Amino acid sequence: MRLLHDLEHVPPEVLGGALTIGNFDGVHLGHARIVESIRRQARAVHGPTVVFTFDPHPVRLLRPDQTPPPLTWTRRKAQLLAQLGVDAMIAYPTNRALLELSAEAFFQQIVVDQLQAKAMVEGPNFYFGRNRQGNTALLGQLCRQHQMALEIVEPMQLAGHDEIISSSRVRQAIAGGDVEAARRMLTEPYRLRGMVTHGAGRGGSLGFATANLEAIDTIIPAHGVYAGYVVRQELTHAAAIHIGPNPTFGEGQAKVEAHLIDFAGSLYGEPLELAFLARLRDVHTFNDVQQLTSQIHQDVEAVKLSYSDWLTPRVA
Ligand SMILES: Cc1cc2nc3c(=O)[nH]c(=O)nc-3n(C[C@H](O)[C@H](O)[C@H](O)COP(=O)(O)O)c2cc1C
Ligand SMILES: Nc1ncnc2c1ncn2[C@@H]1O[C@H](COP(=O)(O)OP(=O)(O)O)[C@@H](O)[C@H]1O
Repeated sequence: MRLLHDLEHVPPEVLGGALTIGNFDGVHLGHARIVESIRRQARAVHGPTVVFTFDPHPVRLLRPDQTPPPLTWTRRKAQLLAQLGVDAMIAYPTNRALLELSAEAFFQQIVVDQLQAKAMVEGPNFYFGRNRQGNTALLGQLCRQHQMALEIVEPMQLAGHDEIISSSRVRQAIAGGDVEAARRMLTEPYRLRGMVTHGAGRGGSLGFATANLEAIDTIIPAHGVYAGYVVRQELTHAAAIHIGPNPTFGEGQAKVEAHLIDFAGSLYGEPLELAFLARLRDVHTFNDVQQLTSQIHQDVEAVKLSYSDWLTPRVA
């Protein structure tokens, strides 16, 4: 997979392919359906499968105060798309000049001149150009003029639900702590990343050292205790995750902490990724430390179950 940050020197293997334009935040099952279609179109035109995204999302430039944190950072998005078989992702640095282009000019410059796309795939609610003036009807006309195929893919619904899968629905689920619902919509369990910093220095003496994360740049699940895993140096470790304050110790400041099961060693200063499999419980104020540690022992057992469940289909 090639990850490009501009369209100045597009390598020849990225030209002449099947293209989709969108934000692809989170990479959910609706995105996966679009990718399936572009892969089919790419085979038909004997070209690459190309995803064009804006980095950051245009709303971040236009209405910064109304922008929720994203679900994915750029490299993670590229990694998830690569797993679906995408050949190239363009993370185009969003700028005013680009957002000011008319729909026709955007199509001509980006789609025709710079990427030389031969086919396109979008969802029915795709808009492009200044003030979102271009819709799929206009896109259809422009594609016909350039002898390009256009496929409009119906949005994906979860089995038994009317609502369509969308990045904002996934964000809501995570913000509300329902990481399992997020998991059903995403192509992989939700992950955040951060740097390991110093906490109160208490975890080790409780028997549960926790890596405390800071500088998290995507959405943080609601306060609670979760089953998940840590990704460190490309390996996964089952982890009991605590998000919120430490009321048992009278500490009100919310933290994101992970205890890596069956791991010992220093993690300070390292970047870690935390993946969320299931929500276990709310944060409680325990009467004493012994009650807290016996509850954490139970949490760890629940994490082991979730983690081995998650591992099983991968081994098979
Ligand atoms: C799985 C797990 C569950 C936890 N649950 C609670 C809880 O319900 N209430 C609480 O006060 N602290 C809870 N904690 C947080 C501990 O209080 C915290 O990890 C400990 O005080 C160490 O803090 P430190 O890393 O800043 O040293 C939990 C920690 C873990 C790893
Ligand atoms: N199994 C483990 N899970 C998490 N951190 C661990 C583990 N083993 C050792 N560590 C190290 O211990 C540190 C946490 O210890 P802790 O006593 O909780 O201190 P702090 O309050 O600074 O987080 C982590 O940042 C990491 O460097």
